[in-house]
Amino acid sequence: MERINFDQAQALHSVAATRAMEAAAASSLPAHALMQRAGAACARLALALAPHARHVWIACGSGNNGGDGLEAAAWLHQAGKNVSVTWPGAPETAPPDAHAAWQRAVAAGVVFAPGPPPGLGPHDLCIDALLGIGLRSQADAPRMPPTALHALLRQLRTSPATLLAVDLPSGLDADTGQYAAGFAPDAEEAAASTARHTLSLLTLKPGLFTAQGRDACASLWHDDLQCGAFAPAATAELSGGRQPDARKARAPHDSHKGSFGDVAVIGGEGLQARGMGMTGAAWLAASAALHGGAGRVMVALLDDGQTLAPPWPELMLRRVDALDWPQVTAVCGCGGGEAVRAVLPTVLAQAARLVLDADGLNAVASDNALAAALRQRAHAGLPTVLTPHPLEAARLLQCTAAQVQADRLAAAQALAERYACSVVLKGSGSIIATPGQLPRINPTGNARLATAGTGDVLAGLIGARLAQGLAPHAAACSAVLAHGAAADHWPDDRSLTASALAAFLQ
Ligand SMILES: NC(=O)C1=CN([C@@H]2O[C@H](COP(=O)(O)OP(=O)(O)OC[C@H]3O[C@@H](n4cnc5c(N)ncnc54)[C@H](O)[C@@H]3O)[C@@H](O)[C@H]2O)[C@@H](O)CC1
Ligand SMILES: [K+]
Repeated sequence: MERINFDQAQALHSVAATRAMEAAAASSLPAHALMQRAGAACARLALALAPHARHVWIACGSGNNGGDGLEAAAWLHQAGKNVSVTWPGAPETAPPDAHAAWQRAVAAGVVFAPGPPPGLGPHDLCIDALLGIGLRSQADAPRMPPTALHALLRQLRTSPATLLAVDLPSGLDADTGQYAAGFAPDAEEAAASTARHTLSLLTLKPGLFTAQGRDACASLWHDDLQCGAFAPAATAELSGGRQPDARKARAPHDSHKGSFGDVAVIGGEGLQARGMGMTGAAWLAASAALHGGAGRVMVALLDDGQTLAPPWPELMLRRVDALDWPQVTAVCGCGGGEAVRAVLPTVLAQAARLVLDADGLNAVASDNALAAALRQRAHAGLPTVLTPHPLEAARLLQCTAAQVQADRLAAAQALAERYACSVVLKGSGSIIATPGQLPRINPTGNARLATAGTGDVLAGLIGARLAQGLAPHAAACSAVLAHGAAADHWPDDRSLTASALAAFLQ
């Protein structure tokens, strides 16, 4: 068993891949062995998390997730714990493994009760074994009446005792990280200060790391039930570990500023165009590119030459028509407003490498010719990274932001395929997708990044990584990881602003 620290690369497996692994492992093991291992792992972690628990209450569902809970109950009872189980399932309808687990729990003398024991306190432990990877939409006529299941889930979530979820927090979709309808915690449940842990069994699932998954699983553990050899090919991977550092890798002693590449930030609509000055976004992207290690950073503002001097002397002002396209990595769109449309045909056709952000993406979404020009870049061998947030992704895919969020991995991959380029779908557990590559989920970052301008900073940093010579997928993964890590290491006594974040990057 390992504790997941969110700083190591990990292989992730979908429900289908996990089922395949389960079937392969089960066929070479004695009957019920996998579930016994799952229950034992759960009991071991339970004893470690709540060694002084006076009571352990286990809420079990009617499927095999409930079976894991029943197995854990037998183990914990044998370890001398005061265990009670609530199991609204029935032996005659339980799947075979869960039925065998129920028999073991009964034989061990486990107490069955309709609800939690009275007086559960912070030293005690609750185990959520209601639903695992068998979660279906309500329409699939579940065996347990949803109201009973929801009532148990509410008692688990609002109890003062430590909460351990078996395999998944119940109601969370293992593939997408979204709660099924009716299962998201309400305000009171979300505000409960219970310590929460999740023990993922056999595999780590993508949904634990993106969308609502990160908040849902809280502290995460993994046990492969000694079946690692049966793991199929990964569905996705978690970014982590050492990322390629283009600057160190490429830097001979006689490096000069040209060795690290030129970034040109194109954006920042001027105040006079529509009464909304957005040059700050371009400066933020430029600052991030500079601090991220680009050799030279140029800024082409879309402000009709109103700005005469950059805010930092390291930055160079350029007109769009004076950029040396074969040399530059363009970061285009930050604060670009409507003005970016006029320059996009040139940028899309000529920029040697491109990060397209914000208003650049909105322009492509609403203009077929620009969309075709974007696709054409791949045919011309010109690398591109798109950096949409969910609403921008929805515009590009002609769907709603809710549909994007409902399956972030699929949405990012669809965008990457549609435009034949790399895509960073921002949000909790940012997804990086590139045609022909395993999608990545980024584990770093936190709610502090939900402030104006941090997206511009990310675009600039990806630009720096591209300019340093990394391929688009690697550049995007490295920059997203570093951007989130900067927020994770942010001093508690300092508020995070985008300009301070840009200066904090490496
Ligand atoms: N079979 C085995 O050998 C193993 C099973 N494992 C456990 O088994 C789990 C998967 O078991 P199952 O496939 O039985 O699935 P689950 O136990 O996750 O869920 C299936 C049950 O939940 C009900 N249900 C599904 N969606 C519902 C909804 N929206 N509302 C109300 N009820 C709903 C179904 O009617 C069914 O009774 C894993 O998550 C894991 O915990 C692991 O122990 C690994 C080994
Ligand atoms: K569960």
